[in-house]
Amino acid sequence: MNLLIKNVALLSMKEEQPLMENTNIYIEGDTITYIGEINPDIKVDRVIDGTKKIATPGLINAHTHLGMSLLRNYADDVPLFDWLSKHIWPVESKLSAEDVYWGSLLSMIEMIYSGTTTFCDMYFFMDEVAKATEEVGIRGVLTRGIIEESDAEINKEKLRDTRKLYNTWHNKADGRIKVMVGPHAPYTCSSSYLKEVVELAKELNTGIHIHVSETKKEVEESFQKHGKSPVKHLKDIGVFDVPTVAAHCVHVSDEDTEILKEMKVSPVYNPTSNAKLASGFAPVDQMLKKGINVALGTDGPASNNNLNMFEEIHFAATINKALNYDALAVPALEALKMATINGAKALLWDKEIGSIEVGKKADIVIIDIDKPHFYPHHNLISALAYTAQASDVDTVIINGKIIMENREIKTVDVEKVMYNVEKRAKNLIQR
Ligand SMILES: N[C@@H](CCSC[C@H]1O[C@@H](n2cnc3c(=O)[nH]cnc32)[C@H](O)[C@@H]1O)C(=O)O
Ligand SMILES: [Zn+2]
Repeated sequence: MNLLIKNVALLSMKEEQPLMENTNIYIEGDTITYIGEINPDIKVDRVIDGTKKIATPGLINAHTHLGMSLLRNYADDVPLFDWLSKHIWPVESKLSAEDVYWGSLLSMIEMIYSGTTTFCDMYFFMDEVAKATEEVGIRGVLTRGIIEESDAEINKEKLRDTRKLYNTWHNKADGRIKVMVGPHAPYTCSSSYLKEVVELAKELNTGIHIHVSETKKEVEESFQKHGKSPVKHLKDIGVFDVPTVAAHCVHVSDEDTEILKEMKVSPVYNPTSNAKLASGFAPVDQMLKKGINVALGTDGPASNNNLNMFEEIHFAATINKALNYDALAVPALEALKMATINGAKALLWDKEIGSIEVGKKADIVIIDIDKPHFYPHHNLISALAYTAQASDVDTVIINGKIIMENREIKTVDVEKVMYNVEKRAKNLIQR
């Protein structure tokens, strides 16, 4: 299908000239082929009128746990370790593969409605997440979350599970699926097990997705156990020798951020989850100023409790100003870069996605700005960081395919998914 998005404002997120007024975007198959004046020589099957709309790169949620939508609003107002150990992990042990399939579908629907076209997921029963990704038409990095257990055979099984996931799904679904290795955290995986994980990531020539330095308690316990911070510990055992997506990085020292920079680690900032679980505030402004590639995420829908990346952008661009008493901290464009091109770099996908440029994949979100809260149309970059709501997302194109148009999702029965998840979640809590 060849598409033309006509007469649209374009926030390309290209380094030079990130914003263009009233331009035209041509898409041939899954690729953006031309941006500029109307070109009658290019064959077009469908025209999308972009008048009074902005086209932006699809948002990239670089850290989440999609299957947890079944546990949304189930356990709140508790700190992380109680939340995990007393509430979440006991119920998760009862989740079935079908539960994860339907829960992931619901999360993908929510992401599309709010302009997210790529996610990085860490969960289990990941074949189900892969199937849902393929069906919905979204793009994702899938990592089988791995928490080490006392049984060595089970631990080997989890690594085999990851290798099988990679061999079955990496680059599948028209190239919309990638697989990375997902050790849960340095406090749930021993050093020797993490070394096995690193070997597996090197064997598969892929990245690692891991929670790092989320809470003060985690860091204190790392010093007690290893005599060093989680960041230093992970560096010393070789985890950062592999491209690493490091979720959180909240309690990181100056020495830690030097390591993150030196090892080209991509921290993922999850501001709402960090606030809600009372984890704290990551030193994002400091990391950005050091040139560290900071991406943005929601964490799971049970510790946020939504997957709305516009909220995370808004939070990222405002809270760090207050934290540092610096109105210049994390300006609008930086926050938008975190949610687009930085996320693409973190997921090793920036040659194909993260900005709207000729030759890149057509992952494009069209936002309706003909609404009171967008007037007057002064600075559209500010508008996207400080004004836009998820409900302003009108049309979502992923890999050149229209997945949602006029807020109607075309690839999945939304009502059926919502009511199936409701039934499953109620059953899960009772069993
Ligand atoms: N327990 C499974 C896989 C774990 S997947 C990822 C895990 O991360 C957990 N999780 C969700 N949010 C957070 C967070 O903010 N910090 C740490 N873990 C989290 C989530 O509940 C889930 O148990 C196994 O090893 O087979
Ligand atoms: Zn997480």
